[in-house]
Amino acid sequence: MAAIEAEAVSKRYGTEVALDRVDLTVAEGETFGFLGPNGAGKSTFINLLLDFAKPTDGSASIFGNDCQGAGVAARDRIGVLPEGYSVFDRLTGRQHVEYAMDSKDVDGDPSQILDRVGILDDADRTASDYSKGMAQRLVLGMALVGEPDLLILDEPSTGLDPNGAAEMRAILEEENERGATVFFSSHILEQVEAVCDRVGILQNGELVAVDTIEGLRESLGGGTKLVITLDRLDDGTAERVRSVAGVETAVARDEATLEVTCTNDAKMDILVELHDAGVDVVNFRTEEASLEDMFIEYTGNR
Ligand SMILES: Nc1ncnc2c1ncn2[C@@H]1O[C@H](COP(=O)(O)OP(=O)(O)OP(=O)(O)O)[C@@H](O)[C@H]1O
Repeated sequence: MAAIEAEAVSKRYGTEVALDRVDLTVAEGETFGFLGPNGAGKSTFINLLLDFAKPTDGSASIFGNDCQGAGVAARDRIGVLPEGYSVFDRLTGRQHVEYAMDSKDVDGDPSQILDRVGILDDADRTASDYSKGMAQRLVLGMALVGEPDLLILDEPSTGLDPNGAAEMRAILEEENERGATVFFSSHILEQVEAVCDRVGILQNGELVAVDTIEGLRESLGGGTKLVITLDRLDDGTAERVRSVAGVETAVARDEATLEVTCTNDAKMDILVELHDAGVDVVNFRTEEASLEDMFIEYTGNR
């Protein structure tokens, strides 16, 4: 059975189309990254899954339970970190985790969770004194209570410093290894690239791509990136490279290095063009297109 199943889900706010007939299946045991530019509809989709909002059309289910009806039946099996979740100022971190344990009817020691998310030393301070990153860690800790079968996390790395983001990534990997399905939205593409089995890219409410990272690369014609070091580089040279058929972008990385994204077939033509321009190629190597390169290509956003 699918962990998440969305069938032609649409959401309109007045004339604003936040989601447009989104079909998506996330299998049990997957780690799925949900990407898209600001305003693409990621939070709207997550809010529909959590029954914080109703779809205008279509339906979504979690472990076979309709999110808008029998959703409650699935709720005990999921851990959530919703967008803009705020902590209770007067409760301590420990009390928050105790509250999550009570509401899920889970026994155990809150310290273990607080330690795992790195706030055990601050467990007995009230959450009003927490920094943004500490509050984010606390909410993640609450989501982890009861070893949920599915984690739904909206921008889990918000407010975290680089160490915090790395710890978050490790937790997502551990949860997945334990058997949980992990579904999260993120703007940190390196993190998504490192942990996700598949990604979905939303653009203006439409799911424009769903695939493995390798699959995305292939559907973008190989998505090759060339890094070319030249004896000299000026605007005219970059312009000539851009005019070669199959070249998507040609950007100067520094005064002698040109970074080019192109189809596989265009590589030779680029070298010929540089030769014709009278420019010497000092070094030439290919890199795989990163998820960031592909995101830009799918969404046209920098
Ligand atoms: N309650 C609401 N009322 C009206 N419009 C809304 C509401 N919630 C979202 N929208 C609109 O729906 C669209 C999608 O917003 P959403 O918050 O889902 O995007 P997002 O992909 O999560 O963006 P971000 O990366 O900035 O968090 C936007 O155009 C937004 O203005």
